[in-house]
Amino acid sequence: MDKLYDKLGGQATLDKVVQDFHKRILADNTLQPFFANTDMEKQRQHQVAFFSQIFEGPNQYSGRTMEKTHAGMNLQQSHFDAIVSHLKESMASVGASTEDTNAAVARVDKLKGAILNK
Ligand code: HEM
Repeated sequence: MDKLYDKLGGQATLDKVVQDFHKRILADNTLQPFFANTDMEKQRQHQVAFFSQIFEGPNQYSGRTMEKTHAGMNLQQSHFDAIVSHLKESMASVGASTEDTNAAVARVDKLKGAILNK
């Protein structure tokens, strides 16, 4: 049981995390405009699949690469930090431990260069 995906509680927990995560993103005026034309149901499914993959769960992500997805959005460090802070809150909302939350954030942080296209 040392895969992060399993420690967190698998698909059921990730579903809850992403639901809460998207609620927080859409309630944040600095982030919401980026998602104005996004199909949030599709986004929800892709985000769950993506997290599952980077947290060592099933490889079921079929969306675009982080570089392609976020290209042309002119994303800044502040956007990235805001998203990460919402993710931390969402993980806390499902009772994830600090250790697991930090492990998840470390994985997301590795993608920063690709997401900010820098
Ligand atoms: C924590 C880092 C992030 C991760 C792990 C992440 C992950 C993803 C994933 C997996 C998708 C789906 C791609 C697809 O469906 O092909 C996506 C789409 C998207 N992301 Fe991110 N993202 C991150 C940060 C951000 C930030 C900081 C913003 C803007 C504030 C952002 C804005 C978007 C938007 C607008 C879409 C939808 C694009 C569309 O509708 O075509 N993301 N992201």
